[in-house]
Amino acid sequence: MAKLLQDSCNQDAIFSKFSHSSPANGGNGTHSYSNNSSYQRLFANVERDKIDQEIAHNFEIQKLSSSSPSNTLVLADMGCATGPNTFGTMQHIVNSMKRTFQSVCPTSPLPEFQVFFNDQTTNDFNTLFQSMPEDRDYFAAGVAGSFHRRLFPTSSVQFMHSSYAVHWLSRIPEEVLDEQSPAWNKGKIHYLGATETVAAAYSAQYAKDMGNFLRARAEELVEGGIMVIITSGNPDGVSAAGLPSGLLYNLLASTLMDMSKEGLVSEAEVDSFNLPIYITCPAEMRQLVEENGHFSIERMELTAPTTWIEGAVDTREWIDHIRAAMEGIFTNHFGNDPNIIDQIFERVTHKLEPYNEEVNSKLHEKVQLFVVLKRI
Ligand SMILES: C[S@@+](CC[C@H](N)C(=O)[O-])C[C@H]1O[C@@H](n2cnc3c(N)ncnc32)[C@H](O)[C@@H]1O
Repeated sequence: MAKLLQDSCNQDAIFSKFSHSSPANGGNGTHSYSNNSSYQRLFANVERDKIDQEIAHNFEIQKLSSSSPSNTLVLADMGCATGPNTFGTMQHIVNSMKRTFQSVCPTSPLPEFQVFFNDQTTNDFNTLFQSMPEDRDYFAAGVAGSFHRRLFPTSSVQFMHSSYAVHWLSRIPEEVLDEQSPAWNKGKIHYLGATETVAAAYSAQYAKDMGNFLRARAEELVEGGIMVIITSGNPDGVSAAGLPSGLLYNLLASTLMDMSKEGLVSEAEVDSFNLPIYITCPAEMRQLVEENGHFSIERMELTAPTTWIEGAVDTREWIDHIRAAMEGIFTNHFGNDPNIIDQIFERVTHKLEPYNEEVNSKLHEKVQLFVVLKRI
């Protein structure tokens, strides 16, 4: 036990030194995640029927609930932010489990449900708890800490969910920030559109992070437990540079360079700024899961998350969503002078406007990876 606690403290020290620790914007204000996250909600909702199918046909609900002494099923949402998306998703999963349970064992009492909401310690958990639906039919608790490490006791969770969270890297790869390294990413803020060396450094960091994530979840999930991951994805062997996110990151880089020429931010600050975001592909995810060895891959597919969009995406609304999810990365690096931060997002909105048609022509690309893993 002492060793476990010591390891956990060492991990805390390591994570606090390097973690990007920039949660989605808290509160309920203009730039809050709670008011600017309908895209992520609608993206994830595209997968709801598939989640229902997995619960109905793949989740051994009777066995899993009866093996718990209190007839309780434990669920967790990893990287939940402040809501409301997490509430809709977790209630949907609970409802789906109840339906399945009633059809499998109609005469048995329903299990109780406990839902853990996880995010980084700096997440606005006050807003999360204050906005929690009163009519929920599960017990709720928050779990603060990085999902790249252990967060739950051994074999204590039956169902894990994570949407639009595991694409966040725990840190920017060291070599990308090192002026002496061939992977130094001067003039860019991401691997998309950068050199292959930079892309390789990001990919290696993602492998470390997903390795840690899968190792921790493998210990926490019971045998037969299911984990659903929804994340940004890209077809095997195709670069995401030509997709709207690639365009956005390039225009953000050119915005920052404009601002450094005008003396609003320093060139050194721009050179050392990179986005800790990684877009995986099915082959890479498969390899990482196989290396872990504790999960069977029940489903892994790319889907088009924007089938619900009728007409065109509005550039300002898109950037408002990006800002609500990413602003912390910018304030951590450039400081929280609202003038500078407002200018970054205002300028990039203007830079993107001429590309509106191009962005909209790519809306129905398959850029969402849906993964269902089962603990074996
Ligand atoms: C874009 S939000 C997605 C929130 C929600 N899942 C949804 O679909 O609307 C990404 C969330 O992942 C969280 N996150 C990123 N890295 C994390 C980590 N290492 N541990 C826990 N949460 C993390 C962020 O703090 C942020 O709140």
